[in-house]
Amino acid sequence: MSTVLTNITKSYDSEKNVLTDVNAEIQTGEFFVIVGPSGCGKSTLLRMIAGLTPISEGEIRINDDVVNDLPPKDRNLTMVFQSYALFPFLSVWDNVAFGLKARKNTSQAEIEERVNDALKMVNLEDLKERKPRELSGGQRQRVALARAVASDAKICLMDEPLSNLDAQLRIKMRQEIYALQRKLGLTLIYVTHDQVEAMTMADHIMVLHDSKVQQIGTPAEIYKYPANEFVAGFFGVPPINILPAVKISDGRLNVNNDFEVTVDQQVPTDDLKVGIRPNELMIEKTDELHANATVKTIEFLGDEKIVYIKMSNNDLEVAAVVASDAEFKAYDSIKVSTTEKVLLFNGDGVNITRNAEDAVNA
Ligand SMILES: Nc1ncnc2c1ncn2[C@@H]1O[C@H](COP(=O)(O)OP(=O)(O)OP(=O)(O)O)[C@@H](O)[C@H]1O
Repeated sequence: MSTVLTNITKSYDSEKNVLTDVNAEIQTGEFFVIVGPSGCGKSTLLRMIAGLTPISEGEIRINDDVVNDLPPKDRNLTMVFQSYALFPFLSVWDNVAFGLKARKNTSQAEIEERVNDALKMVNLEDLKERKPRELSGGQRQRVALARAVASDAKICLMDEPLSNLDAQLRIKMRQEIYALQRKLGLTLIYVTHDQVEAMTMADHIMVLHDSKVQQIGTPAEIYKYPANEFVAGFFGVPPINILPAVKISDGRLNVNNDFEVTVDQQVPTDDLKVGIRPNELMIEKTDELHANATVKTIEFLGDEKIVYIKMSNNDLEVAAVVASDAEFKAYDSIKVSTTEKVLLFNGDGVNITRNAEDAVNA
């Protein structure tokens, strides 16, 4: 039981593909997140799974049936949109019941039971008589969720369902959606541009960019073994530092013409880049003579500080995360170095760190 995408390609006009050769297998009961920057084709892919947008090439199978030509209503799925898509003139209860009533093959008693259960699950029993305009954004979002829950569809598609909410409510709703998905064993395919949402909720993440799938993996795989420079840079705040490097000998690199690092592998001679996560970049105050960088600005985050740094020899900017009691201030002369936990990328941005390839292709 799964949703299988095979060589899905989409172009709206003949000029350029919005998506090229997308392949994925989404297991029943998993939380699958599609993530990528604005315009990369996330919504298009979701709408193709839903049957709202035709695919140009390829095949979509749901539980072994090719659904390419099936209309949305026959695909046994529900959708939750960013805009909630609630009927303004219907009560909360009727909004949740709408899909069930439209199907006509559900008895009144069953509709009542499902709707009441769904409203209980999202804590909206007390507000069931209200109209959508009498609800907060979070409550409206919960009505949309209740509708998906009540429908009993096996697959639920969500397109940026939390993007209209303020930061605190977003975190709360994130936890609620996650809990509901687990409790109901829903197959949830969830689109977001927010890497934190992807990391915190997904069983598997698909990263889209440049009309192609960059990587599919668990959150840990994607973070530890990013397939390429793009994926490495997309996850993590502040983003990973990417610096040019030159081979000194096998196992030894000079980074940014500034400092050296030992790596446990053979490396190509040219066109190398090193990726250093901000918590692996080491900085210490020094006198001007021994400095290779200058502190630009500092952001205080409570337990930690982010120190933004300008490298002296080429003005590249990097970031380091340090303990909040570490004493750095703007214009300090510092020496930058790194732990050995670095990622290596070739000239094409492909991750060539030892073990990365196995992990990425696993
Ligand atoms: N109906 C359409 N006709 C023509 N082009 C379209 C249509 N819908 C989307 N596009 C284009 O296809 C590309 C992908 O759009 P899509 O909405 O799938 O991206 P997205 O990743 O969901 O973006 P966002 O995060 O901004 O919502 C964009 O360049 C968009 O302009």
